[in-house]
Parts: sequence; structure tokens; C-alpha cells
Amino acid sequence: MTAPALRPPGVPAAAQPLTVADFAALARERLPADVWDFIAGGAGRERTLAANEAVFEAARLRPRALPGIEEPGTSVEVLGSRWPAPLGIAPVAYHELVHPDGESGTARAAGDLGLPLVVSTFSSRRLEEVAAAATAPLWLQVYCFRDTATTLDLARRARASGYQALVLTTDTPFTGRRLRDLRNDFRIPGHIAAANLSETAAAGAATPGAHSRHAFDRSTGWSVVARLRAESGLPVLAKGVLTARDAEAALAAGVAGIVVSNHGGRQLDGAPATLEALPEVVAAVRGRCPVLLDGGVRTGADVLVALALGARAVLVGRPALYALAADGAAGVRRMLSLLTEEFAETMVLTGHATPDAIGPDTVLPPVPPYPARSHG
Ligand SMILES: Cc1cc2nc3c(=O)[nH]c(=O)nc-3n(C[C@H](O)[C@H](O)[C@H](O)COP(=O)(O)O)c2cc1C
Ligand SMILES: CCCCC(=O)C(=O)O
Repeated sequence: MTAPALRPPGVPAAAQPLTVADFAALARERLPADVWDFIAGGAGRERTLAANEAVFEAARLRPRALPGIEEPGTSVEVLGSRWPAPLGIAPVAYHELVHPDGESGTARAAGDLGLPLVVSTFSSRRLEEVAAAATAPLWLQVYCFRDTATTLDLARRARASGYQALVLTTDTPFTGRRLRDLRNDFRIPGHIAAANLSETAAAGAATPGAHSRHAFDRSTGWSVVARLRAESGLPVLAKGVLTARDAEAALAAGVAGIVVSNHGGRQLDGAPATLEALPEVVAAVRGRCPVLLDGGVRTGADVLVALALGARAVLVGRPALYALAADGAAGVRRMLSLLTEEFAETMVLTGHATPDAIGPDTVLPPVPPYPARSHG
């Protein structure tokens, strides 16, 4: 694997990004302020946004003395595929906002590590083009449009181009009240497209808030899961589940998996942090399908904590965009490698030879008050 070209000659190795926080700092330097705000920001007072990271930070890990593990096995099985680590990339819109490599670069990087990428409905590259660049599993995230043909067309195209699952986002009847974007009057720049959508379906997508309010189908109910399955022949996961009640409804509708998510704090401000919601969902699911989590995962130790509380794997959203902004595909590759290394090291220090062995006794439950976080 080649090292990213972030370091001009003469700059010491220590100046390389070593953490997701380092990538965030680089991205913030490089991106226009309103693009940074669109990515880093959340809904309302950003309480849920802050809580996602704060609850992970408050978790405490129980170490194991003399663990006797030479090299842990980090791989997990998710929906019949082996992932080299319990880590993938969450669907985030418009990768070209931060780097011309766009989703094709992200797919190449994820592929180099064998880790999955969930491509957004609002990808800035066509889903077929992303598939051509990918060598690891791809899933397609779907929003339900009032124009049903648009939604079903996405489902069919995903199948035709080798995607392995659909991820139905269930927390977004419209995008949340994102005050930074309203104050900045943020618009997706004209040269960046919602490449998967026809001109009619994409009309107005430059203002995500307004577009979602006229284009998304708010009458969508759980019966859409069967419709998407029938149209695509693919397993469907429900993303945005935070309660036992919704987990039951998702299972009854026939989902193949659940992603515990609050959309990175961008939807209901005041919703629980994902790590807080995870135990309730895992208890309700009772092993009937894999439970994934996204929101606030920033270190390999966070990955381990999520697994300890019952997640099969986690997804990272903003970290992928920060790394892409910092150094394109090479940045994403490095970010994923760092998280994987941190996870493997944390496995050894907590005495786990395989992910299956990581149980709830590994963590002390997070205790409020959580440390305050600043999100710029
Ligand atoms: C800039 C941005 C765009 C996003 N776009 C989508 C999207 O198109 N579809 C979707 O289901 N979720 C979207 N999300 C939510 C992510 O899939 C994910 O739930 C969230 O980013 C996870 O939290 P994290 O950023 O703390 O890792 C987006 C998040 C961000 C930050
Ligand atoms: C209408 C664009 C939706 C992108 C998205 O889901 C987000 O910004 O969180």
C-alpha cells in the first residue's frame, strides 16, 4: 500500500494524519466554510451530533493482562460476505463536493482494503461508474421519491450493476432543520450533480432541504421493503432505527439487517446517541438479523465498543469525507487502515482474538455527564 502524498519533502513523518481528528482538521483547512458546515453540521442545536461522539468518548474499556494474542483475526461475516474488519463507509451524498476523485476514489480505496462502501442515492457519480471502480462489496442507499419510478429504477440498477444490498433510509421524510445550511444559504455547487437521478428527479437538488421537501415520499411505510426486495432481488437493510419498536417493525417487514443510526445527528435533534440506542435495538432483534451502527465512530476503540454492545459492524460517514478532502482516494485508504490498525490493537489490549469474542463485559457502561464536544 502506498503512503499518501500529504507530506511535502522535509516534513517529518509525525506530520502525517494519525487519527480521524487529524483528517478532520486537514479537511477543515481545505474546504470552503459552507461546505465544511454542510458536512460537519447537524440539525437544531446539534445535541445529537455532539452526543454521538461524546458517548463513545465516555465509554471505558476493561484491559486484559498478558493477553497472549500474537495477531488477532479482525474479520467478520455480514450478509454472507467476509469483511476483513467490522468497518464500512456509510452513505454520504456528493463526494465530489470535497475532492474530484468523488465516489470512484472512495470505492477504489475501500476496495484496496476489502471493506464495503454504501453508495448514496445522492452520489455525485453514477452508481454504475462507482461499481466499475469497486473491488469490495457495494450497497446502495435508497430514498423513496414521490415519483415511485425513480425509486424502483434505483433498485433495479443496483442489482444490474452488482450491488449486494439496498439500504433503505427510514429517518428522512425530509432533511432535518440544519441551521448552519439555512444561515449559509448553502447550495450544492452547479458543477456537482445528483448523478443517479434523471433531470426531472434531480431538479432543485442543489438545495437539499427544499428538494427533499418536495421530492421525498412522506407516505412511505414499511411495505416498501417488500417492494424494494421484489424489484431488486436484493436484501434490504433499514437504516435509522433507534428503538425496539422500529426494530420489530423492520423485522416484520422482512429486512435482512438494521443500521442503528440517527443520520449523524442531522435529523431529529435530541434523538439518542447511537451507542445509547444500540442495546435496546440489539435486545429487541434477538439475533434475527445483523445490527450495524453508524454515528460518532472515530477510533478503532469505538469500533470495539460498538461490537461489545452487540453491533456486528460499524459504518463511518464524515471520516470518509474528511479523508477524501485531505488526500483523495489515498486519504480514504489511510483513514481506513488507521481505524483497522487501531481496532486490532484494541482487540489485543482487551484480550480478544476474534470479534465474536467481544462481549458486553469488555466495557463499563458510559456514564453521563458526557464531555462537551466542539464541532467547529
Ligand atoms: C454530508 C453528509 C451527507 C449524508 N448523506 C446521506 C445520504 O445521502 N443518505 C443517507 O442515508 N445518509 C446520509 N448521511 C448520514 C450518514 O449515512 C451516516 O448516518 C452518518 O454520517 C454517520 O455519522 P458519522 O458522520 O458520525 O460517522 C449523510 C451524512 C453526512 C455527514
Ligand atoms: C437531499 C440530500 C440528502 C443528503 C443527506 O442525507 C444528508 O445531507 O444528510
